[in-house]
Amino acid sequence: MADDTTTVPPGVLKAREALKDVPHEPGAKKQDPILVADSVVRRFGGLTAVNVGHVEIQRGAITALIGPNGAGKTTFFNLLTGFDRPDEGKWEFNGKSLAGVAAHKVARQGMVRTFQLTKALSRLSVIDNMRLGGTGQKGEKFWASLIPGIWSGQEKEITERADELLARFKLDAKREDFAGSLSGGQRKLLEMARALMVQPDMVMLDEPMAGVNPALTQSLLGHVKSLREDGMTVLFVEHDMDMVRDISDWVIVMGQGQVIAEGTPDTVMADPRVIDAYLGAHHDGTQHDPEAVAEEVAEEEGTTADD
Ligand SMILES: Nc1ncnc2c1ncn2[C@@H]1O[C@H](COP(=O)(O)OP(=O)(O)OP(=O)(O)O)[C@@H](O)[C@H]1O
Repeated sequence: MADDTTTVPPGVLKAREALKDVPHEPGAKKQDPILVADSVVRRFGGLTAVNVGHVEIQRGAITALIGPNGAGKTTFFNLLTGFDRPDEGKWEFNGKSLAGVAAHKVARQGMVRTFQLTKALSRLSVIDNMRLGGTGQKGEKFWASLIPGIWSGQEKEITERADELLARFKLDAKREDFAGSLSGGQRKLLEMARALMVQPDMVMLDEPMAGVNPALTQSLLGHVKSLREDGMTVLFVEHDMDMVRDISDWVIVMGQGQVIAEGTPDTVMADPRVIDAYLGAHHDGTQHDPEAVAEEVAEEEGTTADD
């Protein structure tokens, strides 16, 4: 473990310092939150997919949002970034209300998310995907803007930034290739590079490790860590617990639409409420006595709590 402070990068030390006194409990207040959300509810018919009472994201840190399938992570991401609208709730980013603000305007405010390469984007070259990111993330519809003539004086600046980022993410050799021809890992790199086109304060990554070949894993992790070193805040949804442990300063756990636990990776992953949510031992939404749950989990695993 890299606990030798001489080798720990400044961004990591800063994030650790900011989070060291934060209580490990759902909705915990942060020293300097970049994002604060309150009472955010999203229902689909009779199903309440998201019901987040209060959550704060520490500026300059890497925060993982984890939880079992269907916990509401992606829906919460979609709400925060303007890709979906809540039934209730408000949130502030950099002190400004963003509830109900459209996705491209959210990106212009400095909060940007990666979104997976769709069919339409796959048929564009790597460099055009990058340029598209620079126009402020209007999603797929906006690819119409690639029609020649639309690019104005901004084009040169956007292209220069795109080329810089492609070089940084080692995708420059793929500049003219169709994005659809990239490997899973290269696509993830492109998604991240494209998100950086708007020079965001906060980057939201949706399952950055999904479909990534182990050969590219370290490179991808390195890029995520470098965002923190560049002063950005990262919030990511991920099922890969090795990645969560490796790069997160803080972990927020969702279960059945709610934030059920928060803390450093080690404490959160040992939290019986989290184990309970992942094992699906209880789905009635009631509070459980952590010791009783731990005992039950141990029994299910064929061990005893005393082992
Ligand atoms: N557009 C939709 N219409 C109806 N139900 C939806 C819709 N989007 C999500 N849901 C439901 O909302 C709940 C939360 O889904 P969501 O995708 O946000 O979970 P998740 O935590 O991201 O899961 P996963 O880890 O599997 O991606 C699920 O029960 C899902 O079926």
